[in-house]
Amino acid sequence: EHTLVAKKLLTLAIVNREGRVLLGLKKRGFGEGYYNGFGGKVEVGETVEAAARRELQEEAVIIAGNIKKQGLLTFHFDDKPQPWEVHVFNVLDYNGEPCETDEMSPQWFSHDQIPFDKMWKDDEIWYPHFLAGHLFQGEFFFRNTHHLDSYNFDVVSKL
Ligand SMILES: Cc1cc(-c2ccco2)c2oc(N)nc2c1
Repeated sequence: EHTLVAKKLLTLAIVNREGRVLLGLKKRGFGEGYYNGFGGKVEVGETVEAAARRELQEEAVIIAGNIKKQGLLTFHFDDKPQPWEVHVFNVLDYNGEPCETDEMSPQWFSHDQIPFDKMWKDDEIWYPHFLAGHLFQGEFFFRNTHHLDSYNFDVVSKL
């Protein structure tokens, strides 16, 4: 019997413009102290894209314009029964100025100075493909929050 376990849906929005990415330093909660794109949970009745736009506005106070869905990342944890399914968006343009919120402290990084040592361990695997505009899928197995045990990763032709 193939029981279907619903995955926890999350979004991740990374602004990628003129050779730089906008990342946020997480100030509290899950992933505190890590730089990451902006994102969070998809609410009931909300599309993934709407959630990505909402989270970007909540966490960085900017309004996404054109966004491109580029990645699908599934995270498994040995101490959580439910896998996380993270939809990764490239924010091609936006309105407003990024500013600090309770959650996040935004900062621009040039593509060759991305602070991978202060980011989730999966990022160094897929960021080069994200920056190159590739579509990708990945499955990552975390032993605990800070240790990546194993992964599968592919560039794909469509998501
Ligand atoms: C386990 C995990 C979760 C997330 C996440 C939380 C909210 C949005 O994404 C990650 O993001 C990145 N880059 N690696 C991640 C690993």
